[in-house]
Amino acid sequence: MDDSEEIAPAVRSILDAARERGGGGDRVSVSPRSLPAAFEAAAADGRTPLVAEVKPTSPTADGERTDDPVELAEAMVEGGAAALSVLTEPEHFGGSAETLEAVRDAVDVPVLRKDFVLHEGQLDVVEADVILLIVRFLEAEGTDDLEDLLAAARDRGFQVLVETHTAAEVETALSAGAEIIGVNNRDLAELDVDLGTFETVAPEVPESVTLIAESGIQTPDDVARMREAGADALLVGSAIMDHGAETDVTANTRRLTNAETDTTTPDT
Ligand SMILES: O=C(O)c1ccccc1NCC(=O)[C@H](O)[C@H](O)COP(=O)(O)O
Repeated sequence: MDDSEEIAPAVRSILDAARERGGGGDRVSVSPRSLPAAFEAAAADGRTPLVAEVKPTSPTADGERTDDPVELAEAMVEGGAAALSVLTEPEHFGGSAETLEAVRDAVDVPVLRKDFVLHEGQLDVVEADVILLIVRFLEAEGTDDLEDLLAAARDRGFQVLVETHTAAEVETALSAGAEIIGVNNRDLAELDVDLGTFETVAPEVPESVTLIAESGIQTPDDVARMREAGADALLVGSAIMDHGAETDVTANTRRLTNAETDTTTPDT
């Protein structure tokens, strides 16, 4: 994504805010909880490996959930989530580093810091088990190079989820040495969601890489579709947070983690 590319105003605003956010203070050093091991443990237990996202709101959400994020996180783990994702972006997603810290203290599963990291200093904000780097955003002018950021994150102990949306971005991620790749079904230029994106892009990812299908997964049928297309795990926010209706987060999570074993749940 170079600066001349057409992108949704909300995403332009997210990028501008990320550019202005400074780094943290002291260099972070983390002993991470293994994400691939958490996925394997979930699968061995008969649960679909799922990263459930604590996402109070977003540019595409129907409203905002104001319940205690730690209680939401605990409810997701009770529903069988193998790992959690916590938004730390404050302006468009209602997140914070303090929320992530409190969630990570309260649970024993790996926690992904979901934010828009553009340069090395922004790694030094809070300890997390996994950090997100978005290939598309790191192609913008004035950002650090993906390969350099990946190395800087690993030096601090983070596992790194490298997010892609196209086959070309997967190629970039692999060349940079990514071992965990996400394919985002949400197009960050238009903000529309198409599960066909994962089906198209997944074959480009080698077996040795941990592959995560991200965004737009709503129903047990969607879970089955992404798993059939090769997802080792799924990242789900909106369908679990259910911003408009504020339904039971444990039940919303369980409906997806049980998708491949539960033949009684209607697909609604
Ligand atoms: O979710 C948004 O509205 C959004 C808007 C602009 C940039 C990024 C956005 N989301 C980031 C994500 O990657 C999702 O939160 C995550 O994949 C979960 O997606 P979903 O299950 O569709 O909430």
